[in-house]
Amino acid sequence: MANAIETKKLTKVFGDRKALDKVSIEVPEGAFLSIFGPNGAGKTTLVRTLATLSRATSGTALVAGFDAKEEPDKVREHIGLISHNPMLYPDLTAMENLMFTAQLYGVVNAEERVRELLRAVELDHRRFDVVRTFSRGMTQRLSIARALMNDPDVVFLDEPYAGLDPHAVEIFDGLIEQLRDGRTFIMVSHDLQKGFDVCTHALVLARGRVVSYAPKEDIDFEQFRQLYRETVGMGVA
Ligand SMILES: Nc1ncnc2c1ncn2[C@@H]1O[C@H](COP(=O)(O)OP(=O)(O)OP(=O)(O)O)[C@@H](O)[C@H]1O
Repeated sequence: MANAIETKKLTKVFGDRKALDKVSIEVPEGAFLSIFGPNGAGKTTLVRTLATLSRATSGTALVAGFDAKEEPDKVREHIGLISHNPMLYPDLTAMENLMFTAQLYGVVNAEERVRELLRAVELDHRRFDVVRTFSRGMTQRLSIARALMNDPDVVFLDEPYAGLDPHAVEIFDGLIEQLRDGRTFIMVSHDLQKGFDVCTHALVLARGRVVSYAPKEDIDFEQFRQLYRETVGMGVA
C-alpha cells in the first residue's frame, strides 16, 4: 500500500531551537495518525510543515505523493487543515466564506457543494450570518466544512476538539467516521484516550524527536499510557 506521508530526517530549526529533529515516519494511506507530546514538542510544527504552511530546514516530506518543499501547490490540492486558526473571514457570512473557498479550488456546482457542507456541519440555518457572530464551536464547525471543500485525501487536525461542546464533538466524530474511507487523518491531540481510540498509528514527540511511533496493533495501551505520562510529565487521568 502507498504511503500518504513519508518524512525523512525532517528538521525545522527556529534560531537555535530544533522544533523538529530528524523526524522519519511513514504513514500508509487510509491510516489515522494521532500525534501526542508535551507542549513545545513540535506537534504543530510537524503538521504545519506537512501542510506546507512552514518550510522544513532540512530533510524531506512527501504528502499524498508530492514533495512539500518542491510542489507545495500540488500538496495543497490534496489536503485539508483544521486548526486553532479557523482561516475564515469574520466579516463574511458562512455562505460567502465557503463560496470563496469553493472558487479558490475551482469547485463546479459550488453553491450545491457549499450547501451540502453547511448541512453536514449543521450550519445551513446560519448561512447568512457573518462569522463574527458565531460561537467558537460554530466557527470550528464552519472551518471543518471549509477544510473539506476540496474533498481532501489527507486531513490534518490540530487539536480539533478544542472549544467544541459535546454536541459539536458528536457531529465532528460523525463527520470523521463518514470521511474515514480511504482518507488519511493526521491529528494532534492532548487527549490520550480519545486520540488513541480513534487512531491506527500513534506518534509521540518530545523536543522535536520521535519518542515512539507504531501501528496501534503493536502497542500495549498501558505501556503507552506510562510512556506518555513520562514524556508529557503531567500524569494522565
Ligand atoms: N514561529 C516560531 N518561531 C520560533 N519558535 C517557534 C515557532 N513556532 C514554534 N516554535 C518553537 O518550536 C517548538 C515546537 O513548537 P510547536 O508549536 O510545534 O509545539 P507543540 O508540540 O505543537 O506544542 P503545544 O502542545 O504547546 O501546542 C517550541 O519550542 C516553540 O517555541
